Amino acid sequence: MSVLTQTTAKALVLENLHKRYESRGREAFHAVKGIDLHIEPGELVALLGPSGCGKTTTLRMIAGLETVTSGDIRIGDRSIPHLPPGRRDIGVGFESYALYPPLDVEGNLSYGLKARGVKDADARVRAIAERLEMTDLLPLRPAGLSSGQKQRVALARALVRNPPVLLLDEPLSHLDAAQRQRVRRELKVLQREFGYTTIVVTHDQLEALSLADRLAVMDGGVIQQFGTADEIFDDPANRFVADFVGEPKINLVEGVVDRAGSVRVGRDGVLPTASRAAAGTAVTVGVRPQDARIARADEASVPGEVVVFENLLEFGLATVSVEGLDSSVVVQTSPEVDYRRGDAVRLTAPPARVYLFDPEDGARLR
Ligand SMILES: Nc1ncnc2c1ncn2[C@@H]1O[C@H](COP(=O)(O)OP(=O)(O)OP(=O)(O)O)[C@@H](O)[C@H]1O
Repeated sequence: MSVLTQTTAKALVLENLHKRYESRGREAFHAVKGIDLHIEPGELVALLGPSGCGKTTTLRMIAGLETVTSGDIRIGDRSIPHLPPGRRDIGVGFESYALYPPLDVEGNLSYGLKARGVKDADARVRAIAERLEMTDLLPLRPAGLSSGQKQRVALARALVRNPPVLLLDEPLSHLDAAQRQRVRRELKVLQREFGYTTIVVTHDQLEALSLADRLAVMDGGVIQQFGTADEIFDDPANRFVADFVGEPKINLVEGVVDRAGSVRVGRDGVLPTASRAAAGTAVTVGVRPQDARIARADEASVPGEVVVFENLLEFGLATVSVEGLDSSVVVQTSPEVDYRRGDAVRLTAPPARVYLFDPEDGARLR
């Protein structure tokens, strides 16, 4: 029987959480502006967003490494902002969390457990090291480790405590591609097996999609959308989310609502849309390359000319210039078709996949 045991899964709840960094002589900086997040017991949530949006600040407040300006954080039914980091029952895998240089990796991993009187500390360290394929690192000193190795040690240290809540900040960023895939899978297996309620901060969308049950997309200190990958991809809450999530990037072009259910794009184009925005409204039109397709002759469509065609084996990407638009648009095509520069095409998309946004504030016009 393994020494690793299932944790008692607990919900992690953030309620109207704010962080203002105060520094003398300067205006306070409002980095986190009222976050509400309800993470189910055993759920893995990826926190996604551009640099500076407040991801790390949020994680540090949960971990107790940063004070909370206002709002509440609860693990199960226990409010934690007043507790010191060591009493929060949280496993933290942050890069900045230093290892003790005089101890070898094994010592670093077992130190905290032994300090708390955990009896089978050594066996637990070995078991985690095996699962993360890092037993060869156990006798080494931190000074001799590569950044990728340090990262695996940080992950092991977070996991070895068997915490009900796990916080990981870019846990795989220094690993090479092959290791990254392996550790990512093992992390997901361990997380499922042991039921840690987990937040992972990542810049890598593929990593977020592969690991997470739900994604929280953040910008400007605010959660812009919280949902499954499909919900966020298929039904983006606003222009920021539509633009931030998805590869290749969504096409965003200017347009004017023609009549209900139809929007004019470029000089001669028309697209169907499920939006009920009123006729005459100036809008930003969003269509994902995956949703755009070549139109039949009788369909509402946007005429254009192929500028570049990239054959990527599983699909093609046609970059198409459209009369009257400042930027070209990208269409993902099926593998069997081939286009050349100068080919005339007509583009369309399903009405539910032609999103309209307010050109000023980016709000979705449904
Ligand atoms: N101690 C601090 N004092 C003042 N401002 C800070 C402090 N720490 C962070 N900030 C600011 O708060 C904002 C959010 O920072 P945070 O590190 O949380 O962002 P992030 O989303 O994690 O970014 P990254 O992905 O680059 O780490 C940034 O504008 C940052 O400059």
